[in-house]
Amino acid sequence: MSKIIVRGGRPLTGTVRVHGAKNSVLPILAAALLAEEGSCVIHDVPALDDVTNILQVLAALGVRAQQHDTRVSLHADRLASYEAPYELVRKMRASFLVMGPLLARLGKVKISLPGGCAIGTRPIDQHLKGFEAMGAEIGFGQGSIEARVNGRLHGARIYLDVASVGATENIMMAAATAEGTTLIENAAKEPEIVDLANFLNAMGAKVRGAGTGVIRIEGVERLKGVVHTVIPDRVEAGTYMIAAAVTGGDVYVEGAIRDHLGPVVAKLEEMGASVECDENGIRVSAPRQLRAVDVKTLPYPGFPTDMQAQMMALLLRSEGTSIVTETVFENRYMHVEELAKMGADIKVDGRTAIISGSSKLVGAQVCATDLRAGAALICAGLAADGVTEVTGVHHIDRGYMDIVGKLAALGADVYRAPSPEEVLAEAAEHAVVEHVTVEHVTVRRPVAVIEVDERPLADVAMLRVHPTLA
Ligand SMILES: CC(=O)N[C@H]1[C@@H](OP(=O)(O)OP(=O)(O)OC[C@H]2O[C@@H](n3ccc(=O)[nH]c3=O)[C@H](O)[C@@H]2O)O[C@H](CO)[C@@H](O)[C@@H]1O
Ligand SMILES: C=C(OP(=O)(O)O)C(=O)O
Repeated sequence: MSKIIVRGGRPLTGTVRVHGAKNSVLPILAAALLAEEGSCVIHDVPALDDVTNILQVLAALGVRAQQHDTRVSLHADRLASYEAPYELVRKMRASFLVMGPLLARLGKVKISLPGGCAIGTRPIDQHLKGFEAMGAEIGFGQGSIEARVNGRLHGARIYLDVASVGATENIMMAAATAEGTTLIENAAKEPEIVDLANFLNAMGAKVRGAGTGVIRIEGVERLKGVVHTVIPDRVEAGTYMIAAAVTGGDVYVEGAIRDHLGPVVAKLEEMGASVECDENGIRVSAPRQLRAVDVKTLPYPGFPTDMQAQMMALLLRSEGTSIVTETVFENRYMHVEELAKMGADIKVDGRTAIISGSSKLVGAQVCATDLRAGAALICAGLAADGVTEVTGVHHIDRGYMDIVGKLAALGADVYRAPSPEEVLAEAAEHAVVEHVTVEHVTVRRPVAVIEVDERPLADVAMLRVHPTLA
């Protein structure tokens, strides 16, 4: 397992650029399944494990994709399968977003129940309710769902019991080529919904009202491929804004959009940070001591649940007591126990957490239990005395592209200690063999000692590497 090692105490300064939004790019890549002709070219696609995962799901369905840096081209004119493989879908919640497009395109879909961050039960009843209202028949069996429709899906009026982001997106995609008009009431209003609607409209769909509580989709016959640039990631931007504030630093977050970050900006200002916004980004600078504030997570445009953990790390550095209320997910306080290992004084009672500010944070060995918990632990580590070692880095890799490189460029004392497996893979790829004996192969870049058990170097992936590597 690799680790992120942070030595706290350095104020961050400089400029950091945010990547395309994870939560936009995932539904947009799924929507590319709807393009019956032409190719979709998506720009600013971040190199994230979640992106790799959804591209693998699409490949299994027959989509041909090519990736060059942050540009991805997808050809979905011929689909090969209606089954989204279990081992891929279980890794990530957003892979469930292929259900709507597959139903619309092929009239049938088989998909397993989705996995993802352990932050609550995360049912999918609202997605299914929408598809049923549009004429799909849904069956369950052994952890998977099979849905079919005779002919085309038809338009329907669908009221969501909760303003679910994923259900709004899945239904919007299914409705894009349905017969007739679909109304989604109590729709989610997140900027990522608007980005998806813009993408679908460019493909030829007729989606109106995205970003409001009522979305109207007039179904069209066919959609075609288009070129689209994904919006910047507001959660990544917010994370660097918090990282700046928690270290008493001064950071310009290039690409951050003020309108997408209203509650984060408001709370930072209430705490006493200085926030300057222009059309290209947001600059945050903060004094060492900030004021305590209360925070309640809500669907957009409320305070984002995806920023709650990072905000909590910042509140630990404020003067006074803060109350955080998590209303979106019922189990999103897993980071509290880890922060406590660093000296945090936080009491959780149901959905409420009481945070004593001015906690003296000290470095510790902690584990990222989910994506944003990982970001919060890094933020806390930047402010702590001594060294913090964060494990569970695979969660962080789902949503932050090169977080270590970006923080280091801002002056943080941070690095990633690779796992023995990663060192081995790197060694196998780049190694120049210096010396081989029966017991040891010594290689350069990086220097590694590999146990050989008399096997040839070509079998290197089978061998064990000692973790104490230079
Ligand atoms: C890939 C992506 O975009 N992920 C985001 C998306 O997740 P996701 O789309 O999964 O989140 P939802 O908006 O669907 O979930 C919000 C709430 O609705 C509940 N619910 C959801 C669907 C359903 O059918 N029934 C139901 O009860 C959930 O349990 C949760 O309590 O929005 C969340 C809320 O802003 C963010 O934290 C995630 O980062
Ligand atoms: C919870 C998150 O993602 P997902 O819905 O993909 O699990 C997140 O981005 O914080």
